[in-house]
Amino acid sequence: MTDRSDRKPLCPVEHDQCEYLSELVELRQQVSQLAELVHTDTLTGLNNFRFFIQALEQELERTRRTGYSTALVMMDLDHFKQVNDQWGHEVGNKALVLAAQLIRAGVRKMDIPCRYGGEEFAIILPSTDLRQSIQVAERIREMLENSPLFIQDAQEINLTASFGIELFRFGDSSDAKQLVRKADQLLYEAKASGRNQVCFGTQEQDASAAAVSEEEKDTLFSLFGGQQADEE
Ligand SMILES: Nc1nc2c(ncn2[C@@H]2O[C@H](COP(=O)(O)OP(=O)(O)OP(=O)(O)O)[C@@H](O)[C@H]2O)c(=O)[nH]1
Repeated sequence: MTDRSDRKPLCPVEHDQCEYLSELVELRQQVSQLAELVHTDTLTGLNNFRFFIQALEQELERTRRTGYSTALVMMDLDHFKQVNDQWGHEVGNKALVLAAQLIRAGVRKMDIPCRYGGEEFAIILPSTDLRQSIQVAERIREMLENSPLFIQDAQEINLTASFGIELFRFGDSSDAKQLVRKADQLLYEAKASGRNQVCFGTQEQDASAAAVSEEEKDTLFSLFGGQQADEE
């Protein structure tokens, strides 16, 4: 038989301290589970509105710091009241879960899909330009259009959604609230134009914005034009 007398105990603290430590670890796990619950929408498993607001503020701050634009996609299921009215609230809930699954499947890991409330979703796309964000919204729109919800007796419900996209760029003076408002306005434009479509706001830096005014040219000439002449 081996002599175990010189072996170190498994836990390098007194027995009661060891118990205390494992309780502490358990408590920490519970706290982090609770924190996750606080930020999760119970029906869809997406991030909830509370998380959305915090995440959007953070991403706008990142844009201000790094210069990489943040895109905000607002998405709203079309004629959702009809789904509830015709098939009942439970089926309506299943439609929301399906929409959430498709959103999750259609975005990158770094993107932040959220349930904004009711049948409206918000997707934050960090470090994303307008072209890329339109691609993402179009992808989700098509996936939803082509993924009917199957219910009892082999019946299916076709779902569609409308989208509004607004971009937050480096140097923008607007804030999170204004960004949401703009994206929401575009979403309602998409609704008004027939639904099942994507409307977007800020164009890629257009020629007029990038152009240098005559006044600016004069200033630049007086600053650098003379210098160039001297150097030549
Ligand atoms: N099943 C279910 N329905 C919800 C939930 N939250 C909101 N709704 C329903 O979503 C419906 C939204 O209806 P409306 O705001 O009239 O919009 P809509 O019918 O989608 O019409 P448009 O947005 O104009 O295309 C209402 O019937 C709400 O009761 C939910 O958590 N579960």
